[in-house]
Amino acid sequence: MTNVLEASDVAVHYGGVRAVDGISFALEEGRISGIIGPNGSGKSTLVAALTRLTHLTRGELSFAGARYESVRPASIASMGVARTFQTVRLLPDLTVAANVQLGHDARARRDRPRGRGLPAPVSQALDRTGLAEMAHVLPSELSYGTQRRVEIARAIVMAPKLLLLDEPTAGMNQSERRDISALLRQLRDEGLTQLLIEHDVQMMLDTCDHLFAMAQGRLLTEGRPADVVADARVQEAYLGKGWKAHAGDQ
Ligand SMILES: Nc1ncnc2c1ncn2[C@@H]1O[C@H](COP(=O)(O)OP(=O)(O)OP(=O)(O)O)[C@@H](O)[C@H]1O
Repeated sequence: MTNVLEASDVAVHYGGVRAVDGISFALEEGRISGIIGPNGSGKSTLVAALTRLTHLTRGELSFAGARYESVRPASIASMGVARTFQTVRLLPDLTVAANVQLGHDARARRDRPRGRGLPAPVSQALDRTGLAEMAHVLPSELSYGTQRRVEIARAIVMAPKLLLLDEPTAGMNQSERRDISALLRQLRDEGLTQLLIEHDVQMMLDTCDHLFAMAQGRLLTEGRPADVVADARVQEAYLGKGWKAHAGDQ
């Protein structure tokens, strides 16, 4: 098995706050890894560290075998890491296809001549995410769940080695969540390695191949999703109520 990303003793301290406090883990190629943990456990800070948006207090990061903890955030995409954000970030005046093309153009060489019609990778990304028939509508005409789908299309058009999804189903109903879960598993089956951050533990059980559980900036345990959520330390971290009390939390 090959590891796409490895983190070793990563810490991010904000003054006296140990948001992430010495985490080591690896993301295996071709699977969906997930991070769960109660509010404030350090998930977002860890993602910011992995994408170089926050300074590491200590630790090492490597991607595809090369160290990258000194790389600028702007270089992350060209390394092969694409991401979606906690809130939808689509350009409202551009069609679905044009929004997805932004991801393509970010990766393509600027001096490449533009042909007519959509570049093949854009059409493929729209097909893979079930958006082909909505290519020419504006985001405002789409449901929230479908807008999220457009963001995923914009990320995968970059042909990333790793797709990082930060709460992709926040604000969605159960049926939209099931759709996104199915899409992520389909992309995994096509070979796309993913790291998923979500509050909805049931969604994580349904979607992930491997889970990491965090609490208070540390990794509590990792392993098969069902084993991780059954772990007494994980149950305890969710204030003793068990994760079901938090299912669907935003
Ligand atoms: N810029 C910052 N300055 C100071 N403290 C911060 C900063 N960012 C995060 N923290 C603190 O670090 C800890 C971890 O926060 P983080 O947002 O990473 O947790 P989280 O698991 O993503 O939480 P949530 O599930 O609510 O999004 C919290 O105590 C938070 O208040």
